[in-house]
Amino acid sequence: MRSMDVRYATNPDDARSYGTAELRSRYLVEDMFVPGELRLTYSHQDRVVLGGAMPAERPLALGVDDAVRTDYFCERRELAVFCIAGEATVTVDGVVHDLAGRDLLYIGRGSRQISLAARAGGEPPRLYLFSTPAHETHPTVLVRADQVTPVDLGTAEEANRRRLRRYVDGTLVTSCQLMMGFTEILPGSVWNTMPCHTHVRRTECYLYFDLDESARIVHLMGRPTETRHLVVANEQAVISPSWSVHSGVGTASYSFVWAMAGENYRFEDMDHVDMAELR
Ligand SMILES: O=C(O)C(=O)C[C@H](O)C(=O)CO
Ligand SMILES: [Zn+2]
Repeated sequence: MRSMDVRYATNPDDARSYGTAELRSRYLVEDMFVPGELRLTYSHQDRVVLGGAMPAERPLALGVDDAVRTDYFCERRELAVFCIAGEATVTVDGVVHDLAGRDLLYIGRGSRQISLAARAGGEPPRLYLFSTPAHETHPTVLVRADQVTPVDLGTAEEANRRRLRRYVDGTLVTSCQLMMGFTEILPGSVWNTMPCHTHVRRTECYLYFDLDESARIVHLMGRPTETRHLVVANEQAVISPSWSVHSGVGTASYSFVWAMAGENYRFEDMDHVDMAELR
């Protein structure tokens, strides 16, 4: 693993003066998926780590980094690996887990050796990694895509019909603070998470995927009364600090992995924003 890209925490009073390049350098994570590489970003927002791995000929080992400075990556952390595409083998302390598209492996604190590999003879899979500090150990669990019960949200009239799947929220998997799942925008709709919300108790990251290469997401962030936007391409992620809305509109269909960490462990804990409040 090359060393992590470190992003310091920011505050909303400063963020209002950021221009496009600074906004992107602080909150947008690009170039995550490169064949044969594991690329991680360390954010000081709730100390989340996010990144992409595309193991090719050789397995990729999750090593340590000065940003964490522990004897091994999961010494004081939990980790989730979500398979966006392809087929992968994730080995955790000698136990082999086979992941196909949309499967997620939760890896508990204290797991020492973690390696990510392509399935024999297969194309490099695209694996999204999200990790948060952990105060206790929960068992490592593989969640298959078909084990998760989807929930449909939105209406065609509001162009926000979407299907949300909660993989790690204390139901199928219990974790310390990590919560994760993915949402699929249904045909004809374009908006995610609109009406929008904040949750000052948690940081949230979105990884957009399954978006056509020529299409874009206009992702809204910032305080509800002072929004800014990021133009996001396929397989790029956005770090949303606790004070920021996180909502997007696509020029074509897409899905996104959402992942959170912070003060409480309640998915429903959101401060909903009235449309009339948005600026
Ligand atoms: O489409 C949605 O709405 C979401 O996926 C919302 C995210 O899960 C979220 O922001 C949870 O706090
Ligand atoms: Zn949210």
